[in-house]
Amino acid sequence: MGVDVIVAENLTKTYGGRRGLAGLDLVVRPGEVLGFLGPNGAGKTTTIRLLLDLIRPTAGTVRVLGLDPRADAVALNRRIGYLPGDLVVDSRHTVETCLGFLASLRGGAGRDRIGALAGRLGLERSAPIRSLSKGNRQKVGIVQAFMHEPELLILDEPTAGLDPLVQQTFLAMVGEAAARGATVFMSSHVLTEVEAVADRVAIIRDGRLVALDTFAALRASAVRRVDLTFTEPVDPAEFAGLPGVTDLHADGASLRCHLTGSPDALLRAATRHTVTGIVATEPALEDLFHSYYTGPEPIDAR
Ligand SMILES: Nc1ncnc2c1ncn2[C@@H]1O[C@H](COP(=O)(O)OP(=O)(O)OP(=O)(O)O)[C@@H](O)[C@H]1O
Repeated sequence: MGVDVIVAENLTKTYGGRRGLAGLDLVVRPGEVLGFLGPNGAGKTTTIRLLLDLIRPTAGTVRVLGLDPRADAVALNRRIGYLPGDLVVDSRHTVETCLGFLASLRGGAGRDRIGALAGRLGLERSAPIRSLSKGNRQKVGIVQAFMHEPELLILDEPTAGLDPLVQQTFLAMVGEAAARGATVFMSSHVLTEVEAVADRVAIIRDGRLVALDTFAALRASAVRRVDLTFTEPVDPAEFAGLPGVTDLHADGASLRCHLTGSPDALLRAATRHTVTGIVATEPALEDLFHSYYTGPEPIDAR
């Protein structure tokens, strides 16, 4: 394992008196695809801008590829592919001229891949930028982020405005980048697309990290509903106080409860009887994330 690709410690940004980001601690490992989720105004774009030294932190530190984004901006520019939420380019030029210029800012790196990437995304290279739809402008941003095969891709809402077919192409490109060893940090509002490509997901809310884990672990830590049926009536007292078990209801030979974490203790208790049926209802992914978006405030009020 090489050096951690992004290390943010107590990263904080206030805009005047307004909170942008409130003490973010986050480590992104080499070669992982990290999905960065959160509701509007959570601080996703603020985080991304801090990683790139487009804005300066009020407090805390961040290192990217082992370097300081402020002191090492030029070196990092060649090693990072950045897709901003709002790509600003000279709209009088054609797609070709614009991408060629962006390549020249990186010493020409990636110029030879422009044609192939544009073709793959269905982007007309001779079109003037000003004539492009929102989705086609987004493709220009994607091409310039990927063309020099950077070690780190930082993508702010990359699929905004793309039609479903192009979204699939884009997700395949993320997969290929990860396969060649690149690290991908990508913000999104779309759970399913993040789930399709991300190794882990970070969820931020009100400028703070509220969860950071794999989808599987987040699901495992969620509350499931379990319905058990037996050949004969059971005494709910036998199940009360088992690890992770709450909201117990017994009705004759049926037992219903909520379960958090491992089902092991519950299953061991159940198999003291003859079990005739078990149904465990997983929370829908949307519900799971909704609980992170709207649940109680994080305890650590810095
Ligand atoms: N330049 C700015 N001046 C003042 N406040 C700002 C500025 N940029 C962001 N903010 C505030 O900081 C907070 C975080 O904004 P940010 O754009 O980082 O959120 P986000 O998670 O990217 O949201 P979205 O999903 O809507 O893009 C918001 O309350 C926003 O109003």
